[in-house]
Amino acid sequence: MTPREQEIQRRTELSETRVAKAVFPPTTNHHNTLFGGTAMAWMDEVSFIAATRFCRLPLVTVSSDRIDFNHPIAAGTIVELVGRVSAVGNTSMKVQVDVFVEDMYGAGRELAIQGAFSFVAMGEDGKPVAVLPGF
Ligand SMILES: CC(=O)SCCNC(=O)CCNC(=O)[C@H](O)C(C)(C)COP(=O)(O)OP(=O)(O)OC[C@H]1O[C@@H](n2cnc3c(N)ncnc32)[C@H](O)[C@@H]1OP(=O)(O)O
Repeated sequence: MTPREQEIQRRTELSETRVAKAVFPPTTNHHNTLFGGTAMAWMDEVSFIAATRFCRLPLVTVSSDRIDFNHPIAAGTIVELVGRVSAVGNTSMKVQVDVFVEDMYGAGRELAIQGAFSFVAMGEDGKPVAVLPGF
């Protein structure tokens, strides 16, 4: 493993980001499930935090990959979002986000939504800069 690969592995572990949310009425839709747009906003934020923790540089979102909504997320459940860096380029990186749903009063946990977001590190001049300078 090269020093760069080792550093990527180290930072990937350190930057993994988990956020739990209760699915309460302000976030639900007319089906009484979590509104998809709210889920996407939560995913964007979690992926942004993971990417920022990874490189500790100012970032902008440059793209999102397809987002699969595999299971509805009912009101009154708990969701956990897990963001983890999945690819590192020169000035960009991609973060995979998995959203799990669990019942409040029972065991069990299902993968409900998956997606990925890409970010670019920006220098003070507004141009892309290396996410791992020195590696
Ligand atoms: C946190 C927020 O809310 S930010 C707000 C929303 N985001 C924004 O406003 C960003 C607007 N977009 C931009 O400013 C520009 O597209 C930039 C600066 C991000 C990229 O500009 P570009 O001219 O494409 O830069 P450039 O060609 O040098 O590419 C930079 C990196 O981005 C990657 N990239 C560019 N476009 C994409 C894309 N659509 N998807 C994935 N990666 C991309 C490139 O592959 C390159 O990666 P690498 O250095 O790891 O090989």
